[in-house]
Amino acid sequence: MASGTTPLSTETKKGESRVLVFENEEELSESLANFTADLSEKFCRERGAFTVVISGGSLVKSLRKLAESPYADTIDWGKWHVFFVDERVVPKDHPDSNYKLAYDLFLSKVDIPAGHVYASNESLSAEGAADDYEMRLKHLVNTGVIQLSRETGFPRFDLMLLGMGPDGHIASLFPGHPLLKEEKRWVSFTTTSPKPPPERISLTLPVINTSAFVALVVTGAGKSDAVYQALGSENGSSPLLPVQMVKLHDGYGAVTWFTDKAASSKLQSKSDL
Ligand SMILES: O=C1O[C@H](COP(=O)(O)O)[C@@H](O)[C@H](O)[C@H]1O
Repeated sequence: MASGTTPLSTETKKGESRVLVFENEEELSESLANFTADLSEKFCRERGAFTVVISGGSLVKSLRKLAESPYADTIDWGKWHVFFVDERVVPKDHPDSNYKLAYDLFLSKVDIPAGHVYASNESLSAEGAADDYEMRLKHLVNTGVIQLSRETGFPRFDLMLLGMGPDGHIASLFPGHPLLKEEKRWVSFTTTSPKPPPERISLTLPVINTSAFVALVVTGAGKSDAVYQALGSENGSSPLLPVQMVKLHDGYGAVTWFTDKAASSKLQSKSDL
């Protein structure tokens, strides 16, 4: 990783996840920019493209440093391809749209070609939008933009930048929801999301778990219970949260958690990290 803000602690949890704890969201955001810029450099050099999947929600604000110096001027934005891990079935200019949030806070500030930003088709139903997004991903696999994992048969995105809800959900995969059990589709849909709006499309767990790299970006005290359940020492007995189901099949590296002090406040003892 290039030089950047130093986390308060860096621990590898059970050999699987790297957990970085930062003093505050500002320092986290700087380190996330470094991490992303380094992976961008690696993938652009190695394969001439960088496929990045982003979530909506609080994650998007934490991308802001990428649109500032030195990253804004040094990243090879022309080679970026940006996808959405989930989308709400609303028009692209609706306040609930993940695309709108990403466009307003990040995409409009950097030089990614418009044709490399893959938003869902707002004119379709939830089911139609999921089918359409999956078909477009398959086309991009056929043209070599997205890699395919021979091991899993699912697309292998270079980096997923994901948030987590206070209930431990990731993308539009909520605790106890049937979408979590999807094993075949690349993109699935729901009309019963417990968090409004109810109609959404989402990349599925097997796709998330086929990624080369995943960053879980979790900030604020409201997430501290879920962080504790996911990473704390007493997390054995309850049903797994969706975020705990993120386990990379054949990633080059571990899942990296970017947390601030508030989100990790319940991981008090050294053994919890
Ligand atoms: O509904 C959603 O929520 C999650 C978490 O959002 P946050 O604001 O609590 O970080 C988000 O990652 C997802 O993309 C979004 O559709």
